[in-house]
Amino acid sequence: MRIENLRARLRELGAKPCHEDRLMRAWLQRLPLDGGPRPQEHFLPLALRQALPVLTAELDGLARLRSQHPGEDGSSRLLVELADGQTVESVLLPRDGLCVSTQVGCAVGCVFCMTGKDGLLRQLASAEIVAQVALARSLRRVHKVVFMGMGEPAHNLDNVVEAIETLGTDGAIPHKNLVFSTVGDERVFERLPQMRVKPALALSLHTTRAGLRAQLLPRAQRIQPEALVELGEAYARATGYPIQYQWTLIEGVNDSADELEGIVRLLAGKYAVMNMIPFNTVEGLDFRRPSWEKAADAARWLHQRGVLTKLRRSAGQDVDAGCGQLRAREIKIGFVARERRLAERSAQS
Ligand SMILES: C[S@@+](CC[C@H](N)C(=O)[O-])C[C@H]1O[C@@H](n2cnc3c(N)ncnc32)[C@H](O)[C@@H]1O
Ligand code: SF4
Repeated sequence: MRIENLRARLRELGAKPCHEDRLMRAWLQRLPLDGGPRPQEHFLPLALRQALPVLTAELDGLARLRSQHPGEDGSSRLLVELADGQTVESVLLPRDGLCVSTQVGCAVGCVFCMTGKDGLLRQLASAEIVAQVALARSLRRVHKVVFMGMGEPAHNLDNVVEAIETLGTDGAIPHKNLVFSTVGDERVFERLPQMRVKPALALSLHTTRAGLRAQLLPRAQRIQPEALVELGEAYARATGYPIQYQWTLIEGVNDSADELEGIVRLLAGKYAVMNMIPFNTVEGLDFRRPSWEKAADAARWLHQRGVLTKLRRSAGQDVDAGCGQLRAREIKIGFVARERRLAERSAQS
């Protein structure tokens, strides 16, 4: 369901803009509809009031909690079931953050990412994206939303833009606390500056070498790293807050002295923060995670040369932290259980 379709339905039931806003705020901020100065029977049109139970059930069904996996660091990974039975992951992050998914699967196919392994299965509609926030708020306070779960937001731009504008208004999330994470795409740099609610931007760079980037991110748009940084810098200057660069640090792949010098060449003096995240092991992939000490040395070296660098752990390190792993594990368990049932049945017959 697109948010614009939901709003059109409310209007068909007689909602005026003030009714629409009140219902959207009640859904996304989990406010009681009876909580305001005017009870709903004095406020909402009758047709709308009568349709509310069906509407509420439909909204609740957009994103349901299938399972929750708390980590030792205060984060908690959520496996979320969509109305058609597909699943995506959201992560409750420490300090009131939430990481949401924008697609089931992903077409970019980054070689180190579990989500990209099976390609794109389907887009999430804008209402399904914001429903992850409504669901998370039923569990905990949410004051920041990062679009860093499953999927590439640039490949589902209309829905992600609609979700951001809704969260930044009816969802009461400050615009700098909405973080659009992308491998980079020209459409993003055209669209984001025009948005009513301008999110912060995270660019997944991973290497300063165009050839290696094409290997690591096979179906990302081919933009030279220098050009990507220029586009990022222009957005940072226009919006007045820094770009976050994401660097999944993989031993022997993008942790060489050459790469670190490349980062200094590209980012020293830029309005930017470099987030280094040691690779999370993904079953079936041969990549190695560098030691924490080596990663900390790299971060310190960059910092001393004018690149503001933060070394970060993925949230929920102890619970399938790599994005897409929880979903993949659940699918594998379901597959093994189904195979076992079939084997038992054929043994009985
Ligand atoms: C899952 S992506 C979603 C947002 C968008 N598609 C992107 O790539 O920026 C968010 C971040 O997770 C990182 N990531 C994916 N797989 C990872 C892994 N196995 N270990 C560490 N980080 C990983 C990506 O590099 C990216 O920076
Ligand atoms: S890292 Fe991001 S772009 Fe790459 S496959 Fe995973 S979700 Fe897609």
